[in-house]
Amino acid sequence: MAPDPPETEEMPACCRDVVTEYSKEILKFGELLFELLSEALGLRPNHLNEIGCAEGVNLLYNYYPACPQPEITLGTTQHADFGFISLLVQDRVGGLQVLHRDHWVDVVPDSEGIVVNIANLLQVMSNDRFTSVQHRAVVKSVGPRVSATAFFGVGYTTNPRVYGPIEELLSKENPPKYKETTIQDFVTQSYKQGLNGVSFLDVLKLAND
Ligand SMILES: O=C(O)CCC(=O)C(=O)O
Ligand SMILES: [Fe+2]
Repeated sequence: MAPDPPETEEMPACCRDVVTEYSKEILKFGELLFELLSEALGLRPNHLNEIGCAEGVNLLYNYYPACPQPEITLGTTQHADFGFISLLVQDRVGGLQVLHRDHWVDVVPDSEGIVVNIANLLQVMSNDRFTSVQHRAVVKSVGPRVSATAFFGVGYTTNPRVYGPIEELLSKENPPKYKETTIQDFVTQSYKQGLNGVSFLDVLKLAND
């Protein structure tokens, strides 16, 4: 949806207005979050926005039908998202789980809440100060279930910038743990690895770590 939104007629008429408005609002919210995340890293509030973190957003909608055998079925397999951050809303059915200390924990649906997930490229940029979250979606015998995610940084492949551990965060005691990459390379390679394969984070890891 940003920086190159689809033509109006490319979107189904029933949802184009709401999707367009949602993407505008979620971009604004993303900018605010990147200010807070910059401050959390000890950087100037504008740092992450100035390097384009809120310039590109991709919206993805998941539809999970009710499943007759949920105990042997997964909706979305374990993964961490690829870009900077992902903002997720889910309906009342629920199904999102995050991996916490080797246990899968339900993220209880909250109609007024937005789940903020740290994604892999922000882990690289923060030199592991932030850790991307492993998550998955289970299916249920009730449904269908719908979730909607705004991925910041994914799909924004025309951005020529190179991203790596942010210089201001590095020191002799905290040397870079990852090589630099473009979003294009990072996302293309991450898709190639697949959701359950070797994370592209491991490919970017510097040998001296
Ligand atoms: O459906 C969900 O709750 C999770 C979806 C997800 O992880 C994703 O789209 O990346
Ligand atoms: Fe995800």
